[in-house]
Amino acid sequence: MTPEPAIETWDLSKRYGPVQVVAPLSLTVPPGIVFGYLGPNGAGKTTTLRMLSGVLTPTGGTGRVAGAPLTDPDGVKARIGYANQAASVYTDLTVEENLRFKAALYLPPRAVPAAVDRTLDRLGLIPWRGHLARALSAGWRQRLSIGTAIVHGPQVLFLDEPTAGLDPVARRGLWDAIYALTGEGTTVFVTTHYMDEAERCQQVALIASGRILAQGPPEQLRAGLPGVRYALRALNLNAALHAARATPGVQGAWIIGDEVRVTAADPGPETALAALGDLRRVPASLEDVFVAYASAAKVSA
Ligand SMILES: Nc1ncnc2c1ncn2[C@@H]1O[C@H](COP(=O)(O)OP(=O)(O)OP(=O)(O)O)[C@@H](O)[C@H]1O
Repeated sequence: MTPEPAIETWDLSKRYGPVQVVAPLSLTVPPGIVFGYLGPNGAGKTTTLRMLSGVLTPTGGTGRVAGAPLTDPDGVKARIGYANQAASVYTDLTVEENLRFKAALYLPPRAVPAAVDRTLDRLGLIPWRGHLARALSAGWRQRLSIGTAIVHGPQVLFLDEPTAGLDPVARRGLWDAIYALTGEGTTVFVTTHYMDEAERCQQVALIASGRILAQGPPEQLRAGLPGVRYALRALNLNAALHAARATPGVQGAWIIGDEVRVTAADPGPETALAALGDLRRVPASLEDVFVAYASAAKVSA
């Protein structure tokens, strides 16, 4: 039997006056995965998240989150957790006090101590339990913020740009914590505009201008992208870039690091490109997928 989706929407949309911020959106998120919602600034990610969390009323369509219909926002709120990029914790309270305070809002008093202990353990916060939130590094403060979002035991956790502003080590640590949560059955819906982070998700939706461009597991989206891609190394990178762009059959070329990346509809230009330097074929990245879909949809990414 297929498990019930953690999140399902049917033509969910949001409009502010004449501006359609989220176009009719139909989405199915299976339970227990990390689902990445990827798009540039202003694409409508936060707006979608707020509708799915029961804090913003949709203009059209409907949906269910963790079994509760969006027409019952209080039911949705009781079953979900929400943490945004501005780590929402009380800096003058300790780690444990922050969790206890949040747990007490949702749980009967006798259930609070066990919920707090469990959350400290799940997020690796035990060594910090007596520290003031203010004394934590940005990465640990963000973990505490996630802790306050899951202390009442929600089935679905929404994270809005959780790693914004974190250094690479803290980002990696936070992703470990996210995987640990899905390993225990929580569904995590995460927004990001970092392509490398989207690669970490089991499924992604690529969005721009309030529309879904593509949806599926990252490797499936990468494998399904038509055309071929090359990396070209040359002594004079700038000259190679211009020569690649002038080669018939080349769709696009740009510099990444010490290579020129080239896309073409087919291997037709391969011989001409190989004459420009050291050429090898490379797999499509999620960024390639995004750019291809965004150009096809003629939206600005
Ligand atoms: N209350 C509002 N009234 C009018 N327009 C709004 C309102 N809230 C958001 N918008 C507009 O809706 C669009 C989408 O905003 P949203 O915050 O959902 O995007 P986002 O993808 O989360 O962007 P970011 O990555 O910058 O947070 C933006 O153009 C924004 O200006």
